[in-house]
Amino acid sequence: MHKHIFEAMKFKKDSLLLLDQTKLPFEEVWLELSNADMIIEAIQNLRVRGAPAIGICGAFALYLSIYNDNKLLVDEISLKREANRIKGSRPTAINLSWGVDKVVDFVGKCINLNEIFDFVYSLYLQEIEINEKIAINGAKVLPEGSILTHCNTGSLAAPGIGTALGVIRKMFQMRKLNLVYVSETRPLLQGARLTVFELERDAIPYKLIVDSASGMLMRNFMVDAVIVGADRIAANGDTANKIGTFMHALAANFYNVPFYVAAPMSTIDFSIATGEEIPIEERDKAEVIRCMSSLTCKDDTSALNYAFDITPAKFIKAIITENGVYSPNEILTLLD
Ligand SMILES: CSC[C@@H](O)[C@@H](O)C(=O)COP(=O)(O)O
Repeated sequence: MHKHIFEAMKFKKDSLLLLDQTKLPFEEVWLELSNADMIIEAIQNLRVRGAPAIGICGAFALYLSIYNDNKLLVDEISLKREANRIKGSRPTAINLSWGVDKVVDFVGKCINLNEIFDFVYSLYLQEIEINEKIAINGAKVLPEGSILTHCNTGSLAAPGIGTALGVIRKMFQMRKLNLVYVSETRPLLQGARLTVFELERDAIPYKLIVDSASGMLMRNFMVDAVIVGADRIAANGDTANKIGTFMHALAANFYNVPFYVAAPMSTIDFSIATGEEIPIEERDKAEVIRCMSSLTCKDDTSALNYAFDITPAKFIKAIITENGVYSPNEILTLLD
């Protein structure tokens, strides 16, 4: 196994063991989820999050539905209805549909339950390999120095070493990394809670910053590159990622700091032309008016909570995938 593998999910024949990310970094609580409803709840409440991770969990949710009701093996309409229910749990990350659809296709060819389990597990193992390749490709092209990242794109968000955080880990191994600036990622603090948790484990030097500090840091020449993950990449290279990503990209563009996106090929949605068509999840206002369950304002405060934003392709220097490093305008040419 690879050095940095930290497993946040484990697969049993009758359940998924999941590290509850809402409790990190204060407590390491493992959940045992034995049906699709429980996995949907975990996805919706961000107990598991990050596009590749929810893709695998979605695939496993459909396996569990089949395990709990063998009728789904032979009833295509019910199988597709169940698949759509799971896919609907969060709208923005295309990887969720990707993972569920892989299982639907496989069931079209094979109705042996053990083989379906093995298939889902093989998707998980493949993701580990894919992320290793992304890390190698990314670490070659990023400049040496200090890197700013947003949200969490590590082992908690993607099997193996992660996507953007995998690149950062590889840069650290190659001694190309000075420091990681981790933006805290309001409202749910994936940066402060989860990315810091992962960097601490690997003893990688970092500084936590508030999200709004990135422009100031870039102005002071403290950031040599920005790297983030993606939830969905349109055919023109426009990229949906955690809310706040676009603001970092704007600042990076203004100060000529290269801005990179790292994601598996499965995050590219060739069926849509531009970022305009990417569905953006809107979440409960309760997340905005609180910080870690404490109210930060009066509880009747009106609030708006978009979970993702779109970074236009023109602000992205390159998209780093397992197959290679591409300028956003090359993405469409990758469709085979
Ligand atoms: C490798 S994870 C890539 C993205 O999914 C990640 O950057 C992100 O935006 C996650 O959002 P989240 O709401 O925490 O699921």
